[in-house]
Amino acid sequence: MAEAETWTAPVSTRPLDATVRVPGSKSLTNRAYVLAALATGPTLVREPLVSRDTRLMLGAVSALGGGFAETEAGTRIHPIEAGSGEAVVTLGNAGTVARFTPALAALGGRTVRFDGDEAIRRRPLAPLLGALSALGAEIDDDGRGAPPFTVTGRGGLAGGDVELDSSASSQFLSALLLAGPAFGEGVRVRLTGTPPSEPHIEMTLDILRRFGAAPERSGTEFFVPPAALSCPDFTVEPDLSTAAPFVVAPLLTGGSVRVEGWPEYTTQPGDWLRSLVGELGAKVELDQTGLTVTSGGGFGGGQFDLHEVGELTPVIATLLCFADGPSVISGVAHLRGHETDRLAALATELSGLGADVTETSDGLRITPAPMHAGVFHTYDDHRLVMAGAVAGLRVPGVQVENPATVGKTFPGFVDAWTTLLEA
Ligand SMILES: O=C(O)C1=C[C@@H](OP(=O)(O)O)[C@@H](O)[C@H](O)C1
Ligand SMILES: C=C(OP(=O)(O)O)C(=O)O
Repeated sequence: MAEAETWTAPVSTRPLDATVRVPGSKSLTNRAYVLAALATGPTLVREPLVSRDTRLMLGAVSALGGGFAETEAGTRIHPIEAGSGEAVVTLGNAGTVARFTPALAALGGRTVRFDGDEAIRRRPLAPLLGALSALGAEIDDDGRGAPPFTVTGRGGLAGGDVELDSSASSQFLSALLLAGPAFGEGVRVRLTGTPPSEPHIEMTLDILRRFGAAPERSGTEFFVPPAALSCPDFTVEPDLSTAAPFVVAPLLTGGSVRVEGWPEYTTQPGDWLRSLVGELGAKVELDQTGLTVTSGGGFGGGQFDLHEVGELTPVIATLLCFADGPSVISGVAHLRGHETDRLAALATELSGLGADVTETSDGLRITPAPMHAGVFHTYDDHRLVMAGAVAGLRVPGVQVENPATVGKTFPGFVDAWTTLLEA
């Protein structure tokens, strides 16, 4: 087999003084596409992310009987029509597509086959398929609880009460809540485990309200009544998790980075980066036009519970390899079911560059040590490409394997990173 292409991540030679604009939020774009597919009329989604995961979501909307047109103003989504016959939904390795679209198939009239990359077949899904079946969906997964599986749409779902263990992924809960307004009786979900990624759950409730639904929450119980959804015009915020490598960069290089368009109010987990880099000594300024992070010199390690912001772990773990002392990251056992086993991947790759990084039961123990050149394997995980780039800021000769896999959420990442260092 041919060696995958590698990219030698650029080293920073002087303090940064740069401004970046990151693309739209994956989580908001794909939620908007799902709700638009269930809406009563067309939705214009402005400033959407255009990447592998969002193209897969558009493909799913089309396969399920909706339509889309990419225009200069944004993506116009036409709602799903029930239809009949057979269809195929391609999942790639997109958690949002795998978790959010089976309910849409159950609401329609097609027999829909779902499958994707090898990796998505290993990611958790069974609790969601179980809950959808309990709500009346007809799902044939040969008992695997994973792709490939088939959903036979019967033109609607009664909905009602269901118990859900969403501890392996918050996306199970989001999937039921997003489809809830289209169920005959809505949906009432009682959680039996604690989900990670709390901000993503708030994001789901927030965008449902933007589309005219009236979700209710009381602790671990959620109710979404039936509603006619409509939001003719929706603008996607920049992706603050994609912004993570840019936000932490000044802590490693000195100088400052400005991220344009950082929202003053948001449900995105990446907003927590402001308090993280502030705690690590950086100066953080947020105004109506963006966020500026300015280095405060070196920084110490510490204890970081990332349960609510798990998708930031690859970049934060890499940053902490350059701290003045050891760190422990906890609360992220569920990362073993992300694009790859991220705890194993980070321990292997950061240790491969010389740091002392070991897995714990629910995170990583990081002891900084002198780092050296080497190949940084990325396991088809976009956030591992970003982690390799961050390591490369300080370590000459970090060869990031298969950089194109970052196209899951940011196809222009390598160019943007190169421009950052040339500014
Ligand atoms: O709902 C979403 O858009 C997401 C929820 C989180 O999933 P998990 O709760 O499975 O970590 C996050 O990691 C993922 O990148 C996006
Ligand atoms: C976990 C992630 O993605 P997905 O939407 O595929 O779950 C991620 O982007 O870090």
